[in-house]
Amino acid sequence: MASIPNPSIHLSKSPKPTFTSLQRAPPLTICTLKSPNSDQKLVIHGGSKLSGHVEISGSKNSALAVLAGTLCCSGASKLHNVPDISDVRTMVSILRTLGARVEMCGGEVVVESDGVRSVEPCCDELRKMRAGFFVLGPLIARFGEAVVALPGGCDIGSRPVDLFVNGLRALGAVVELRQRKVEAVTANGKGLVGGRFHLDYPSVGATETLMMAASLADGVTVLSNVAKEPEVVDLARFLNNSGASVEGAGSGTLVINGRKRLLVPEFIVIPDRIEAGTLMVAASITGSCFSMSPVVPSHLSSVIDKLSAAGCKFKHTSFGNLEIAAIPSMLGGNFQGFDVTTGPFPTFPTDLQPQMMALLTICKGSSIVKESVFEGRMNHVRELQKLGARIKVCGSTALVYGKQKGRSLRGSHVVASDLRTGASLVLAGLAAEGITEIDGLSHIDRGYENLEFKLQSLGADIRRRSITSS
Ligand SMILES: CC(=O)N[C@H]1[C@@H](OP(=O)(O)OP(=O)(O)OC[C@H]2O[C@@H](n3ccc(=O)[nH]c3=O)[C@H](O)[C@@H]2O)O[C@H](CO)[C@@H](O)[C@@H]1O
Ligand SMILES: C=C(OP(=O)(O)O)C(=O)O
Repeated sequence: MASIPNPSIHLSKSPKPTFTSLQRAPPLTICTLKSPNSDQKLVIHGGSKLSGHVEISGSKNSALAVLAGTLCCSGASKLHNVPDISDVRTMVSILRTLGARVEMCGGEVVVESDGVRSVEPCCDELRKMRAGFFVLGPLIARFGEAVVALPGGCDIGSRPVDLFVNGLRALGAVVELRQRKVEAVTANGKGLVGGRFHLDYPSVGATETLMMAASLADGVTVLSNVAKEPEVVDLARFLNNSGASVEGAGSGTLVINGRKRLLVPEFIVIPDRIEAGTLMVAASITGSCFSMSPVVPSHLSSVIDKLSAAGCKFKHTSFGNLEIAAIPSMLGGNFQGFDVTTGPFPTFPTDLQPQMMALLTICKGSSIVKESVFEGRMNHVRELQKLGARIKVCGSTALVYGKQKGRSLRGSHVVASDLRTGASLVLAGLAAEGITEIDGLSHIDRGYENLEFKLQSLGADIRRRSITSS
């Protein structure tokens, strides 16, 4: 890799801008280096009631896509409300190995990608998560070539990349898969050209990758059947702030007018709806009442609808501040079970399915959970069963038998094999009788910023311990 020019990048000491749609400043986090988590476990003494207030971090999936998007921009992009999670650190490492200069501290990240000289990100980093693959779009658009290894990410299904490949071909790239790497070049070394592409499925990652690529293509691109997730809308907002022309974000069709270059934006990442949803389930499963902010309720309407129907009460106490009261005694016992089918936004998010299943194990009556996004997202079932849950799985559908008279979840030793399985087990542990020990924290740390501290601050008895110390 060629040497990197050295424009100094400084994190400004000026006050952070407000998150426009919420009119409040994002939380300030302290710059910390976490200790390795492979030899750690979470120990939860279940049964505590939760109360108080909790801050929601910036969205993992939005921050990761926007970090990839900084490769489209000249100059220094300044991002706020970026969560301090291991996936973000992996993405920062990917950008650095490409030649970008990145500084991160306290939720602020500054990326300056003018010095990027490599078009092949580090395979080891790519294997740690899914979003690293999204750099394929900016790299091919900006440099006319890219070599990107197939990504990792949660082991929840086959997760092919055909839509990325075919979409880039529709923009004029020649794309081949060789030795588990996607190799893309543009014809005659020229850039991408605008084109039309219909996604067979509204894939979030493919939509984001193609949106970034098309923003630097020559001419107009029309992408149909695209993902409508809030994180896709956030990436479009980032690109438009940088001078791109992306129209239609949040609808099923994107019209993108390519630009020669995009310039240094300053940007605030949206709050993490999956973290907020996880904490809503924490309130429900412990029969508690607490508030959280910032939350964008429209990002969570399918979740709020389900929990409301089960008996939870939601109140907006101030702008961006949401209170959840989940006190089953008001309903004469436990919450009523309900069915869940996951799907693309605005349908119920797959990233909250395992957490919701934990709640359903203590609800009244049986519930059916259909996982329609990822064919293999049932890893949590076996671990929930170890805690005493009664669940039967057939393919991607689970029948969850609710709480039986006199039987509740009971603490045990369980393992998080993916991110949301980990969250589901934490929630089940909060409700279980006795002690739950959870291994596999590296998965939880990929996507939750300080989850145990946030739960502790609400009154949960949850501690991170070294495995060797027990
Ligand atoms: C980093 C990131 O943002 N991750 C999120 C993103 O993952 P990700 O972008 O991987 O999810 P997709 O929306 O692409 O996947 C949805 C479905 O589309 C399929 N598919 C996808 C691409 C492709 O080329 N071909 C294909 O068949 C997948 O196998 C899956 O069955 O959206 C998911 C769905 O909301 C979330 O669970 C993840 O948290
Ligand atoms: C599936 C997830 O992440 P990834 O796409 O990075 O595997 C998730 O956040 O639940």
